[in-house]
This record gives sequence, structure tokens and C-alpha cells, in this order.
Amino acid sequence: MDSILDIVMARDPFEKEFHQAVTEVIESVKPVLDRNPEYRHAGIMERLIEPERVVQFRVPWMDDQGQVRVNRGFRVQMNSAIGPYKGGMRFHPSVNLSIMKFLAFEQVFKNALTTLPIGGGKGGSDFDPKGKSDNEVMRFCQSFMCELFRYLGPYTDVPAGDIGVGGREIGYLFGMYKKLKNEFSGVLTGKSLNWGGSLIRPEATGYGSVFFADEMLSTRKQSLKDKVCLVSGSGNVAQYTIEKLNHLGAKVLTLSDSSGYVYDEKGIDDAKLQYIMYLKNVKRGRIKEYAEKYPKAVYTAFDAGTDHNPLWNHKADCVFPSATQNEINAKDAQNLVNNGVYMVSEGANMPTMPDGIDIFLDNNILYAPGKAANAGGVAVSGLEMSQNSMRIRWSRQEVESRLKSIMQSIHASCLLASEEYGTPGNYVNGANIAGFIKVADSMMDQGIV
Ligand SMILES: NC(=O)C1=CN([C@@H]2O[C@H](COP(=O)(O)OP(=O)(O)OC[C@H]3O[C@@H](n4cnc5c(N)ncnc54)[C@H](O)[C@@H]3O)[C@@H](O)[C@H]2O)C=CC1
Ligand SMILES: O=C(O)CCC(=O)C(=O)O
Repeated sequence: MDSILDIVMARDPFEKEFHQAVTEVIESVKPVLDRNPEYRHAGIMERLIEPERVVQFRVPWMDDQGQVRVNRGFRVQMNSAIGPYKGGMRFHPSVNLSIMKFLAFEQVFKNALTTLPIGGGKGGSDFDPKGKSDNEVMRFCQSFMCELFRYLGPYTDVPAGDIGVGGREIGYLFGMYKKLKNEFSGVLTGKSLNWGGSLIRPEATGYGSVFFADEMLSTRKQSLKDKVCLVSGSGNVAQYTIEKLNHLGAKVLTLSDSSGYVYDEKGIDDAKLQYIMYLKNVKRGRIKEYAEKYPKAVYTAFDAGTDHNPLWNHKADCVFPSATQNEINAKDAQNLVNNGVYMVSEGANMPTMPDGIDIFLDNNILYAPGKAANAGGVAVSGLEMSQNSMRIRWSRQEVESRLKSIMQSIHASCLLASEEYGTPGNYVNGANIAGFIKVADSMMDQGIV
């Protein structure tokens, strides 16, 4: 298997996030390839690490001062063995091809786990929506779609949101797609309810990660009631993680953004959550304003010079990393273990670094990797596509109950695969193996394409 990694490293030596994601999957699926040599013979892994298509393009737009600015747009169409490419778009200054490819690669296995017919892709831009006016965001989204529309379609590629892309951006992107194609189709998910969106899509990733956590805890005869939790991020995933945790009787102490974090020992209850939703989704302010509004909460700015993230150094039972990749290093993981944490459910994609994962696994922590725990978002996107095709709308209750049963089914497939391949209870191996087998078998069925 080293040779696969050698290929990746030789082809794209600087794509460190992509290497990280590929290495983890390769380590997990080695026993599957040993038991099924036909996958090796068919070059399944060699094909999986090479995107079916990568689009990179210029996105020129005009700011409010009349100055022309240029950003870079991407769409990585990774694998379509089980359905049209599906995955979010990220607008953040850190976006580059390595980050796009790691996210698209993860998405392939995640989408396979959902039980729905969706392939994997991801896209985005190094555009930073922070501090931009609505008009600037609209002009950017329109220019972005003016190029990307050629590669999309309800049976080809159906993007959605991710960091920096929420309901506002999906609206502007959809408006331009509709105009260019002269067609009203379900080509994006995360749409507003008035024009084809699904109930529960905004809630789905956070709720799903909590449902997955509940499933993991139930294997040890526990529940989330009265559990003390740390959550990072303060965007879409973090907000609805807190909402569901509160409903289930847990207590959440933390939230963060890229500048720092707040610790509220009284707990972030529903009223405080409403304020966060206003602060982040309407005012588009910074998390430090939370501590100004609730003075008993403590705000700590992140210090780029330290070797750990202080958010992860508090006493708690359960942890929901919901901000971004590589936000938990080995020292953070050790701090969490030392502080009594015994469950980690990843709302974000790849938030734990490999040596941090080893620490969780060595300490028998219930640890769910993002591609299993945060699959609820894309799963409800898949349900949005189904509703669009059938031209109907399911009730809140219907979508939430489908989401819950999808998360239970992902949990069961991870456990089954981890047992079948000799590492019972290891959700990393379970998720990688279960996702891999479904995609690999579909690729085998479809020949060498
Ligand atoms: N939105 C969705 O449906 C899904 C999102 N995810 C993942 O969840 C994570 C969060 O995404 P969303 O909540 O959708 O994005 P968002 O844009 O709504 O929120 C992201 C939050 O993370 C914070 N953040 C960004 N960089 C940070 C850093 N370096 N340190 C601390 N905080 C930081 C931002 O300030 C923001 O509050 C990402 O890893 C994303 O890929 C995964 C599955 C689905
Ligand atoms: O809803 C979707 O299509 C994609 C969600 C997403 O970007 C993710 O699962 O990371």
C-alpha cells in the first residue's frame, strides 16, 4: 500500500491535507485489499485517489469601491460510482487544491455511508466573505456560477454549503444558475424553503452528529442527558449541535471562531443560542461579543504561538469539534483524555490530527470520525434532492426521523465493518471500510472508467 501513497506524494508533493486523508483510508482498508485481491487487480485504490475531474477557474468581481478583484474557484469531482457528485462549497481564504481534494476524498466515503445514491465532490474559493457587504457577496457568487454552471446539473453534480457558504450564498448561486440554464432544477441543496429547500437541512449536520454520539454512548449504556460538552466553531454545524444537545438535556460550555473561544460555565442555553444565531447569521460578528453580552462567560483569544488549543483543556464528558480541519493535535487530545472526556463526535471534517486520533483510540475513547458523524448534512441534502425530484415536501418530523434512522444505520455499518475486519469498536476503520467496499464494488460493476 505504500506504493499508493508514493504515487500521491510524487504527483502532488505539497498537498499535505490530501495526503493526510488518503493515508488514513489506506491504513484502514489494507486488510480489505488483502482479503479481496480483485480490488488491487482492478486498480481501485489507484483510481480512487485521482479525481475524475478537477475544474479550476478565475472569479473576477467588483467590490463596493469599484475595484476589480480576482479569486480562484475550484470544483473537485472526485468519484461518481454511486451517484452524481455531491458535496459542499467552501469560501475561505485558506482554500487551495489540497484542501478541496481532501474534502472531496472524504466526501466519497461519507456519501457512500449515507445509504443514498450520491457520489463525492467538493468545491469552493479562496474568497473571504468576512467583512464583505451583501452586494459584494452577490457579485462574487454570480461570477463564480458564471463559470461553474457548465459542470453542474441535477444528474451530474449538486453542490451545497460548507464553511462560508450558507443560505445567503446558496440563494445567489442558485439565482445565477437558473438564469444561465433557463431551468428551475434541484441543482443545489441547502436552498431556502420557499424555493425547493428541505426542512431540517440547516439543522441536519449538527443534529446528525448528536444522534451519532447518542448511538455510540448507548453501546456503553449511557445517554447524553446531563453530559457536559465542549463544542468548537459557532457556525451552522456548531449551532445545531448545541440546539440538539440542549434538547437532550446536555450542557454545552464552549464555542469558538477563528479568533478565539468562549467558556460559559453556566452553559449555553437556548436563549443564549438564539443570540449566537443572531450574532453569527445576521450581524456576522465575532464570538468575543458573546462574552460582552454574557459577562460571566470568559473569552480567550487564540495565540498562534502556542502548541495547543486551550478550548480543549476543560473538564467535560463529550466533545463535538465543529469548526475546521486539524483543530485537535496530539497535545489537545491528551488534554481531553486527562480531563475525563470519553466521547468525541466530529461535526467538522478531519478536525483531529492523526496522532490525536491515535491517542483517542489508545485510550478507548468513543471516537467518531467526521465522515461518519457529520454525514447527516449530506444525507438530508440527498433527501432534498429526492423531494425536488418528486416535487413534494416532507414534514419536519418525517425528515428528522429519516435523518435519525440514517445516522443509526451509519453507526451500525461502522460497527459491523470494524468487527468483520478485526478491530471491533474502531469507528475510523469501520467508516473507511464500509464506505470503501460500497464504492469499490460499484466501480467493479461499471468497468474501467
Ligand atoms: N454545513 C454542513 O452541512 C457541513 C459542514 N461540515 C464541516 O463542519 C465544519 C464547520 O462548517 P459550517 O458550520 O458549515 O461552517 P460555517 O461557516 O457556518 O461555520 C464555521 C465556523 O467555524 C469557525 N472557524 C473557522 N475557522 C476556524 C478556526 N481556524 N478556528 C476556530 N474556528 C474556526 C468560523 O468562525 C465559523 O464560526 C467544517 O469543517 C465543514 O467542512 C461537515 C459536514 C456538513
Ligand atoms: O450537503 C452537501 O451536499 C454537502 C455537505 C458537506 O459539504 C459535507 O458533508 O462536508
